[in-house]
Amino acid sequence: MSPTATWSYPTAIRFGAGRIAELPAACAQAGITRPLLVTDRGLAGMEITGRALDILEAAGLGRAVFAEVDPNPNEVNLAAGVEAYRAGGHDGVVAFGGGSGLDLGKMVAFMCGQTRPVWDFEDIGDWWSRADAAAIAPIVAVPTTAGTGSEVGRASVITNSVSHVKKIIFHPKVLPAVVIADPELTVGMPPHITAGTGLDAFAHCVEAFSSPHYHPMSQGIALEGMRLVIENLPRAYADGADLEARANMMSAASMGAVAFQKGLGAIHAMSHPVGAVFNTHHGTTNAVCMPAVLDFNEGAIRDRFDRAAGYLGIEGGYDGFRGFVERFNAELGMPRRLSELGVTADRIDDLVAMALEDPSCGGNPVTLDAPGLRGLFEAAI
Ligand SMILES: NC(=O)c1ccc[n+]([C@@H]2O[C@H](COP(=O)([O-])OP(=O)(O)OC[C@H]3O[C@@H](n4cnc5c(N)ncnc54)[C@H](O)[C@@H]3O)[C@@H](O)[C@H]2O)c1
Ligand SMILES: [Fe+2]
Repeated sequence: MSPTATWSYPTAIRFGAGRIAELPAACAQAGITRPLLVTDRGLAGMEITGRALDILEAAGLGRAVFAEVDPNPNEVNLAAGVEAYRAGGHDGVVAFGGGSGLDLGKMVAFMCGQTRPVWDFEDIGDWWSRADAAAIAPIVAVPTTAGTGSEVGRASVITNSVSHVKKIIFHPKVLPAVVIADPELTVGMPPHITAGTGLDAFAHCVEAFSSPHYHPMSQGIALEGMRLVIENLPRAYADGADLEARANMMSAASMGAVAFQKGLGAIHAMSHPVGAVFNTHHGTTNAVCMPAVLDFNEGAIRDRFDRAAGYLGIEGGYDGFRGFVERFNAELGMPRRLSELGVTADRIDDLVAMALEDPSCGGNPVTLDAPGLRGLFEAAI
């Protein structure tokens, strides 16, 4: 059975199968009367997107859509989206998609009223306080994958198409006003995307749980998020129409993103440069990096995973968990090495330099330096 609930943590979430029908009500709740639906190129032609546009149109909200969004979206996509938003006289964004559509939709809402370049708002200080927060358009977020949790996050990941660096753009008001989390929208995801996105949620939970920062609420959420992924991702992978597994994965994705307010770590510090340079899928890249990062962090995380393993139904404490991760990746069709995703060792110097600059470095339980990161990339490639 697929559960239904209405939550307001961390933002208003209308959760449950079929609740995409409430899109007009969600727009009204957010104060949007002329929405621009932002999604990626692939989703633009899919039935679920047509369904969402039909629902908007039937409610008199039009069916305006912007879909020039690439996987790992960049500032060129963003500029075109802002232009479409302004030209259409819109007053809010429906961010619709996986992390790519959600992140770019959130950034269109953010940038439509700004005069400064988007790169000024990177998550490395308090630059965001200079933004004219009142100019940020309201956002309704509708995830169609269960992975990034971007629907409950205040950041977007945008790739700089010139420098090939992934930048995390942060502003507190980029948190969507309303989320529709409808697991039916994820039923058509093919198994390899189900696995890759689901393992992004898993990586968020594992890294948040490993991070040394004090945040017991996130710790609890991360632990339960891991359990939901372990028990439901193989089911969703094997049978995409298993709505209960899809619903639990959708919860786990949002939980991962709430949990990583506590911090991310080396998995994401590695995965961001790899994705930016080689255009690999984010969650898949994380999954391949995870075993090497667990080994690297072992001394700092052994105790907490000794405790967690029992709750997760894994025997043997940390060692049992470490072995499980490799089997889990294999069961879900993940490659064992980054080279299988097209990553080549000749770029290791660049990857190390970029990883050192990534804000995720700060949450890793073992301090990351250039030799440490080089070793990690050598182990993963
Ligand atoms: N903002 C954040 O906090 C955050 C966190 C993690 C990752 N990210 C970013 O999110 C992006 C990755 O997002 P993703 O993993 O969701 O992948 P994605 O959004 O790039 O989507 C992957 C593919 O799946 C397709 N797709 C999406 N929903 C579908 C559905 N229901 N049925 C069939 N196909 C579907 C898309 O068209 C696309 O081709 C990266 O850019 C990553 O950097 C952001
Ligand atoms: Fe991620």
